[in-house]
Amino acid sequence: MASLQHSQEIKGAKVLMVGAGGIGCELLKTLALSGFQDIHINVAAVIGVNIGLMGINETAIAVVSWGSGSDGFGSIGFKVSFVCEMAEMIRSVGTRYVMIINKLAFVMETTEKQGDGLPYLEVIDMDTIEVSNLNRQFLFRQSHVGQSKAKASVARDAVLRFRPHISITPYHANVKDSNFNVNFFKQFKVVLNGLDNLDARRHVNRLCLAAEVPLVESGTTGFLGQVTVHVKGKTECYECQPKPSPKTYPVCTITSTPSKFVHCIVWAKDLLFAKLFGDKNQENDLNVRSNDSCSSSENKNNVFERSDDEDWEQYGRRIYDHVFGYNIELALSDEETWKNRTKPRPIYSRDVLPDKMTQQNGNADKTDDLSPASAMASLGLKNPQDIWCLMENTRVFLEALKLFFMSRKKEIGNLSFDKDDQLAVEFVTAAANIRAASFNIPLHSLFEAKGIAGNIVHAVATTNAIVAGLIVIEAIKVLKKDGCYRYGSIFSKINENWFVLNHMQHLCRMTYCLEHPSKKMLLMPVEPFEPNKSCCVCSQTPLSLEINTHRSKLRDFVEKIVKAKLGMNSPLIMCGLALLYEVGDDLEKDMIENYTANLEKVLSELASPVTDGTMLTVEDLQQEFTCNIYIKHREEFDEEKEPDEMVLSGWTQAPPEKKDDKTSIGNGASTSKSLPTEPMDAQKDIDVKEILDGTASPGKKRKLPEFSEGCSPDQSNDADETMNHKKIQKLDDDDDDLVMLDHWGKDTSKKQRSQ
Ligand SMILES: Nc1ncnc2c1ncn2[C@@H]1O[C@H](COP(=O)(O)OP(=O)(O)OP(=O)(O)O)[C@@H](O)[C@H]1O
Ligand SMILES: [Zn+2]
Repeated sequence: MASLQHSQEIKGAKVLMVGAGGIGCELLKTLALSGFQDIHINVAAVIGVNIGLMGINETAIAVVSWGSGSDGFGSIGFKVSFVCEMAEMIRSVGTRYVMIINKLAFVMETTEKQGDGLPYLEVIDMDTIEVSNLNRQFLFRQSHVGQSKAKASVARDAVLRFRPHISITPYHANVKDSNFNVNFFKQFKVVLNGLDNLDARRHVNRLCLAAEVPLVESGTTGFLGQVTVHVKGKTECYECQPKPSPKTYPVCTITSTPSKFVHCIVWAKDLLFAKLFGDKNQENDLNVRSNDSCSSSENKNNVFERSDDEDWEQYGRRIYDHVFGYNIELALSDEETWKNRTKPRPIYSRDVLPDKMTQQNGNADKTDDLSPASAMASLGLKNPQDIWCLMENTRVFLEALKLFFMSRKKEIGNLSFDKDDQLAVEFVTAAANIRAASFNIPLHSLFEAKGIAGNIVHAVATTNAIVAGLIVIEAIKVLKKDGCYRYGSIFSKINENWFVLNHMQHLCRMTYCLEHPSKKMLLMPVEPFEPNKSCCVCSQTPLSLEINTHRSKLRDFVEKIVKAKLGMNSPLIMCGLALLYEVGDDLEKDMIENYTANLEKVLSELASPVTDGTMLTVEDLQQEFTCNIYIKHREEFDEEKEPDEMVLSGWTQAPPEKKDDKTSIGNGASTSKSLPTEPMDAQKDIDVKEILDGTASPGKKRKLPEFSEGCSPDQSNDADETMNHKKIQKLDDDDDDLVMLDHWGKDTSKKQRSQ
């Protein structure tokens, strides 16, 4: 076993962890147990720790949970393995865990002295513990669920029970709060991210750059995960490469020609659910169809309004018949559309569920007021994994609609789909299935539909554990940057299929996992990329913005560019020396009035006009991030492709790809280095050489479906492809590709509200 002594560089290192969720909990546990020892803090140890702590056996691998987990924003994803491979691994090396756990236990005993070189950990997390966290965030228990205690402090208390002398300072806060400024970040030797959204990741990246503190970034999505290291001036920053665009679908695919279940889900939640239960005044593409209505029996403006003489049952059936029957008939009348497509069939409620069966449809009136309304409960449907038949979907649809209006009346008009809202999920599942039946698309269970609707990739505890182990390995290397690289390589063979490969003689690396254990490797270190010279965040390269300066207001610029695209929190905008806009707590009243008035002015009509050729300076004081934007006036924009009427360029453009370099990877595309066809420096290491004998290329990059624009069929992408296990396996069967992840748009509003 390697030395039990802390090296000089690591002794008492002050470490900041951001996020105490899936990865964060594993990380805290690993850091606390290892005390940053340069021993076998590797995958085996981490998994062993997991299993040991939990007292769970090989079924640990079955810990696949609800919850979106982390989103893979850490840049690029890679496949770790499948359940069976992992289960096999755990079975075959079970006893070694005990050994490793024993080693760790031994380490714990010998180093268990206050302040004896253990790292000082500070943990920031803004969330409280939810039931859905329990199956993979092992520091939390049922009793912790609720709003009273925050994740960071519960995690701390749990760790202190088995590591009493370690110093952990928890913060129940948003890392974007102003007190976590550059000075705060400067106290740390390394920052470790266990976050789940792009916004927070970008923010931390900027603060780390400004404070010149190395950042170890990570992400997992199901069986995929990655760890990357970002050191100012030496490696690329988290934002050096563009991130994939959010998944969208052409409007006409959703409203008229769905071909996949995900299209039906999007229709059900973003159109029908929004129309019935959301803001009535909002533009909604369901109107495209509904307003075409010329049926004499239907008042075309009021299709979705209930008339006074209708009961909820009648109302529900009328909506049903309108959207699944009448609208489909209307669509069928456009013969051109169906020339090369399978025609949908109109579905009317009476054909599926005769009127006389209505009375049997649920017992909403008898529902216990204290329990949250559930159509499944009132219909006696128990298993969320069952695929309901058309009649059951119809019953759920009508029952859920009735329950919304009867027991959640106050919320009607303000609702938007929430994956944690059982009744909403029931309604959307049923509606999507009825539409799917109409379009000859296979139906799905509520469990699957919830996954697709909520953009959920089932989190795998073991992937988090592996990634946490890799974070610690990288953090050790970062901390030892001035020391001698005396480790050589650490190589652990876990079993025939599983290997952990690590080269400690390099400062830091990105680590990838390969999908198949072919060539005896699953985890693979890769030399980090150099900073992207055109990155506006770490290289301060100016950007250019095409915008109609006679039409766009300063507000549009602030919302769509400064906040959404540049991720600034507290922006300050200058045109030459004139201050156009500023955010801050200490502003005087007349300044606030002036800025508010400016927001409503079109750019060219500001006191300091912003016109073609103007250079704007945008600054975020908290992030210490400044960016110059060169304005180019443009008259017209493509409505479909450029709906914002603004085109920002310069930074998000990936550098030109080398012609002969098809394997480049990174946060979307490589800046300077490509994924090597062999692990770095394999030949330098004897252990590695032995194992790598015959190692082949780790595989080429799999390009994910592009951002979907326009209206031609089959342009939509496969959001659902990664959402369920069946589909994951389908991908896996293909080859040894690396797979890039793109999980955008994780809704953080829930978290912000819970503060
Ligand atoms: N701006 C932020 N400041 C502090 N903590 C944040 C911020 N954004 C996200 N986090 C934290 O990062 C953690 C991410 O953990 P994880 O990916 O496991 O998600 P989760 O919210 O715990 O579970 P799930 O979303 O899967 O239900 C969460 O605990 C979340 O509170
Ligand atoms: Zn950068």
